[in-house]
Amino acid sequence: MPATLLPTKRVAKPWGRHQLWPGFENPAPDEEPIGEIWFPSPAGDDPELLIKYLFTSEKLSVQVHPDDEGARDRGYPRGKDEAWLVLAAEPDSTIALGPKQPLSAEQLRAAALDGSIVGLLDWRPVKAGDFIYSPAGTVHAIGAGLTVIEIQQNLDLTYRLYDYGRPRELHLDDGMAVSTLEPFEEAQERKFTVEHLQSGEHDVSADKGWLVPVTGGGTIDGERFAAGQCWAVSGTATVTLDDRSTALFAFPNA
Ligand SMILES: O=P(O)(O)OC[C@H]1O[C@@H](O)[C@@H](O)[C@@H](O)[C@@H]1O
Repeated sequence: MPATLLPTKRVAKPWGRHQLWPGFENPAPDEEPIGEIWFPSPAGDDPELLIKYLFTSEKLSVQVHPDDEGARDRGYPRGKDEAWLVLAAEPDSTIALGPKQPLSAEQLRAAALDGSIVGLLDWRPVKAGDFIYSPAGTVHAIGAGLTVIEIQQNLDLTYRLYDYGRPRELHLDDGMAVSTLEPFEEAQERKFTVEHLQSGEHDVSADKGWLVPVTGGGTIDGERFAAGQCWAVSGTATVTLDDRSTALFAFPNA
């Protein structure tokens, strides 16, 4: 089957922006800020992965996602590991991954309730080009001033532990039940692979894969693509990237 250009879905978020990124139309000044642009698959299709852009002007919630087992126990098809490619970052931008020190469940609960959880997390400086894989269970928070491409298992379920007083629902009990209380460690096993493609010709192959042009453009099986798009690929395709162009190719691991 040929590669298919996916549509976009724009999601307003309190931490979003009015100045997005080349290739994406900015919301009008009187419209809500856009925080996420999704590349959903056609209705009725429930593929393993979902690709999004995130545009932040404030910190996102301190949050956690369940793993496959935890999600299935709650009636969802899969858990949510996620990964971020940082496209742009302010000089002081950070992403928090896990606590700096091991926490007890009671410490996590108390810290989420009074907000001191923010100071207990391991906030890491990030810059353009960084790639971070955050497995389910990681208590995490994306910071302000970031533009990232997110590759995630296709589950729309976030348990918010703390939200800086914003008037959004929190999910402390559910979040506590799936949180890793130890400091972050690189995942031993990843739910998906993300290949980083440079200019030139590449054969990509996956039962179901996602081509995400990052900079510049090129062709997939002869069809023109450009940064800011996302293409679904079934089977094998030939990707030719123009000079100084880059792309990601993401697919679920068996
Ligand atoms: O709950 P908020 O703060 O809106 O954040 C929700 C967002 O968090 C990010 O870390 C990602 O997991 C996104 O896929 C998710 O939509």
